[in-house]
Amino acid sequence: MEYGMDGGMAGRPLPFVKMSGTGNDFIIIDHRKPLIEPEAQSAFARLVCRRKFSVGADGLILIEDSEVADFRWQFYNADGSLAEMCGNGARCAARYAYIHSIAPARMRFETLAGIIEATVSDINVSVKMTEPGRAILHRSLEVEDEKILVHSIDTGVPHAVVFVDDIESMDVCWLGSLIRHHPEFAPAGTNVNFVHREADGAFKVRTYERGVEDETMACGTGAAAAALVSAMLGEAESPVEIITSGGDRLTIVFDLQSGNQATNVFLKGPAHVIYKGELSAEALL
Ligand SMILES: N[C@@H](CCC[C@H](N)C(=O)O)C(=O)O
Repeated sequence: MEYGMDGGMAGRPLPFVKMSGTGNDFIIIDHRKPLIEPEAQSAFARLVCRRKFSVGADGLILIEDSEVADFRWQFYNADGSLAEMCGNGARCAARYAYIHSIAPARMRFETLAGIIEATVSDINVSVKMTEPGRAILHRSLEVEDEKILVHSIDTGVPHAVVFVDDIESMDVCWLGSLIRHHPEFAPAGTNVNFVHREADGAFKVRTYERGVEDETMACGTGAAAAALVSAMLGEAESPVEIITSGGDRLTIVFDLQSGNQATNVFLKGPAHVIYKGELSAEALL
């Protein structure tokens, strides 16, 4: 694959950092000096996110210069689709930008969903999410001849929330994919979060992610969707602790106004640097 913008980069190793936000993993590239042609970025994301054949990740993040904030990003899902927002990716990008002196500890960056504010404190990152859309609660969907109660809300990207009893043994990929492709959510589709309240008051969330087309180990916007819907249904109050598929914890802090409008939504949790590397030229063939 030719990725060079200036002809001179093509065929040379391409530096990247692999990061993990509670098991949601990303390849992050400093793209302030553009390296990958815009029309090649989707295919590049598919190539490098492919597990076992390349670095492997849930998404690719390109960090670019911004005229209105500390930086902007391009966020690609593993299938090469562009996503408006990613909560765990935002926490990783913020820590990356801080470590690489691209932004101060309190920063703002541009996403397709709007400006995200983030604060980095050691390995912990808090991001202020964009204002969520209006939730649609109690929608009864027919899935494989059964009625399923589905709630939905946009927390930067679209999310469906389904409360389940047996979260550990359910088939997240089978049911998640059916809801993700349900005509009710066409044409954009939706991420799907299965939620169960644990004995300690925290909520276990397993997410089928659009654009990864699989269960991921965590989803930040999904955790926010689960927390907000739980609060709107009277099942939770801010702050809400979310236990991810990978077993880590995320905290969601928010205000809930009358009429179920959520504001000041913060997603908090760790963002780890896993390793730094260089994509070899042959990795891109
Ligand atoms: N993992 C993310 C969400 C990424 C975008 C999503 N796959 C979509 O296309 O809607 C998160 O942590 O929020």
